[in-house]
Amino acid sequence: MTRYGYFGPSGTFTEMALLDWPPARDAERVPFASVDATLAAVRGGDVDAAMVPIENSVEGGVSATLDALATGSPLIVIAERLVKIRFVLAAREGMTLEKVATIGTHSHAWAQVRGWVGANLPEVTYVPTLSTASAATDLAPGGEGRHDAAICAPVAAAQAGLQVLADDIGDIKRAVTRFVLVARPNRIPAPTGGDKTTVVLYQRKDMAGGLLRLLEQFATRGINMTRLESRPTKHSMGDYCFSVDIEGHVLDERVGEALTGLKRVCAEVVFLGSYARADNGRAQVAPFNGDDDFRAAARWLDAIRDLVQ
Ligand SMILES: O=C(O)C(=O)Cc1ccccc1
Repeated sequence: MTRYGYFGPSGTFTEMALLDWPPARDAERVPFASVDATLAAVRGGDVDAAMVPIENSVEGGVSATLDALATGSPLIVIAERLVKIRFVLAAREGMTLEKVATIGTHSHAWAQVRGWVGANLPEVTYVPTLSTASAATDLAPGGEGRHDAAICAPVAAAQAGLQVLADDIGDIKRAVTRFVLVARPNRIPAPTGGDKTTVVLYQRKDMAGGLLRLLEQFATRGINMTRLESRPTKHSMGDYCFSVDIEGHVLDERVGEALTGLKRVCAEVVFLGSYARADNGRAQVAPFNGDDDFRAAARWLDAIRDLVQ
């Protein structure tokens, strides 16, 4: 039976993303305390696949995930999930809003409630925790109670037996986080027509227009990009790699051509998977860039080359 890992403990938004992946509902689900530990468990074979957060509509990329995927033994994304994020402020029985002096939560959650906290609890001190759910379990019976209140998902507050002091406190009400299911690279999901492909690109050397040289590989093949992030390579100051999501599947002709183009012009291309997009959208394909266009052009060239003695 497939074992699924996730960034836990139970009650994290990541667990919600995993439960939204039907094959995981009746399978064994194993929580890990950090993104690094979750991905290490996939790499080491302790679990077959695992869910981790990658991108938030308010706070942007999750660096821990982007960096851990870009380096180390190869992993690929096999699915993605979008989860609507709703935060509550929860505390033990007896605590009131006026008495809250310290709040524990995950750094990404804190970044999304700063406005509410500034307006309602301006004197409060932030206590970083490994996840939103661990901030809640810290307040459960037997927990160490290192902060007065936790910011977490409603389900995490309920599981820890906490009372909700304030509901729906996110600064942006329609916040969504994108999660990815990653596995060792033994098979890539078949194309669905609504797919995304993720790659990390390392330039050959930093030069004027270097990024443009990478991006034109997509532009000239009519490929739409859905995410572009630069991350430090950590080798030296100012040395960056680019984490990119594009529309399309590695089997699509235009994507294959772009990837071979990138392979030629980049120092390194890390392929991080082709997978069905969670929003059921179809890929935008610019005119003259469909599979048939590429194949017809290739047949034309082959016919000419066949004449060569
Ligand atoms: O801590 C959690 O619950 C997570 O899954 C990470 C996270 C934190 C804040 C918003 C979305 C995901």
